[in-house]
Amino acid sequence: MANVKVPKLPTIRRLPTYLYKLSEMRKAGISIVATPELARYMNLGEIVIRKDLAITGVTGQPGVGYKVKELIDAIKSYLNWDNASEAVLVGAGSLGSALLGYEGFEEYGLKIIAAFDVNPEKIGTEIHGRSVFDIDRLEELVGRLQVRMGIICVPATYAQDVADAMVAGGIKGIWNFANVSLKVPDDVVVQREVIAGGLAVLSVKMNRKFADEEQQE
Ligand SMILES: NC(=O)c1ccc[n+]([C@@H]2O[C@H](COP(=O)([O-])OP(=O)(O)OC[C@H]3O[C@@H](n4cnc5c(N)ncnc54)[C@H](O)[C@@H]3O)[C@@H](O)[C@H]2O)c1
Repeated sequence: MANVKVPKLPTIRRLPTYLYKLSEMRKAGISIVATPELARYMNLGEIVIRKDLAITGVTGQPGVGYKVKELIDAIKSYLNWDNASEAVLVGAGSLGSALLGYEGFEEYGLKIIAAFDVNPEKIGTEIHGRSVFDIDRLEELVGRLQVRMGIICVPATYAQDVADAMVAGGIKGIWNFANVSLKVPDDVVVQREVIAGGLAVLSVKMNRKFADEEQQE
């Protein structure tokens, strides 16, 4: 797979958090948000907030702020989340079931339409309203339904086989939770997700904070 370079990754990673806050405000009937309020929520400086949001093409009105709906639309459009992408999930175990149960993904432009597994006890059942199909049907169903995104939640040993079947079915983007690097053709993009990455940052921040406090004592 060619390494796809994306500028402003930290900003992109923060956009869902802005989106969450803005969606809550919209639900509460709030139509304008001031930069200092976003800065407090994000725990960032106002300059960072303005720079982050400028990536979407929207600039706030000085002294007034941003129009909530306009900003939501601009963020969704920038992330290509304005039309939900359909996805399939493979590996309906602990993690896979939790992802299937998270209703918030649709707000983020992701609609998981089916799950696949090898376990006969799971095949033919429904998990959070999504049918679980036999993994042997992955390639055929993905091709027929023209799904372009796949989520891998199987043990690492099986992840490459699953990725190969996804690619054969026409999947172009893989959100890979199995902790293994996948080989895919150049026209397929893989995002490897490690939740413990956030935990690592937390641990380092805690170490630094408490080391600083000890030095000050
Ligand atoms: N990236 C992260 O932060 C993170 C966090 C948790 C788990 N994980 C990873 O996610 C994966 C799943 O973890 P889990 O705790 O849900 O495990 P689990 O054992 O609960 O679930 C795995 C599921 O995959 C199914 N499966 C196994 N082989 C398969 C195959 N060839 N095709 C289809 N389905 C198959 C099993 O039947 C089971 O339902 C593991 O690779 C784990 O390391 C990653």
